[in-house]
Amino acid sequence: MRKVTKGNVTIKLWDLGGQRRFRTMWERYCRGVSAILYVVDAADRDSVPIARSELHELLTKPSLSEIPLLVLGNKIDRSEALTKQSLVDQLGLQSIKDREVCCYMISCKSSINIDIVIDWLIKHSRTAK
Ligand SMILES: Nc1nc2c(ncn2[C@@H]2O[C@H](COP(=O)(O)OP(=O)(O)OP(=O)(O)O)[C@@H](O)[C@H]2O)c(=O)[nH]1
Repeated sequence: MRKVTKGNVTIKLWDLGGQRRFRTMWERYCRGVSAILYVVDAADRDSVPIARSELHELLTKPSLSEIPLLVLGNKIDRSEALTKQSLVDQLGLQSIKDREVCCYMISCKSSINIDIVIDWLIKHSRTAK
């Protein structure tokens, strides 16, 4: 677990492994959270169909209903990265109707759009409710 503090808000983050053997744990860790962040490698186009099916499978869990979802398309510093529209389309985000869904394109490496991610998290933190 990691903590990020901005102003008087402290956010607790659990970084879950993306590899296949960790995916069965996702639901357990997501129960009761204020928001789910789903980070996709936007430059690895071949992995997007799997990311799509795993995301939609996760969202079928009744325990996770209505938890807001923030999808992050990472690695936009790379020329092969998908556009936001392509990522939204290929992940089928428009079909998610049972919760708030947002998507940002980011680069952890180049620190692009990290500030708006933090702002989104603060807005969706428990204390903000
Ligand atoms: N070009 C680029 N590389 C990145 C960026 N963010 C992470 N990486 C690289 O991507 C690789 C994987 O990063 P990790 O943080 O281990 O990925 P992860 O998604 O946490 O891995 P798992 O949780 O095990 O699936 C590392 O080599 C990072 O340096 C980015 O924004 N741009």
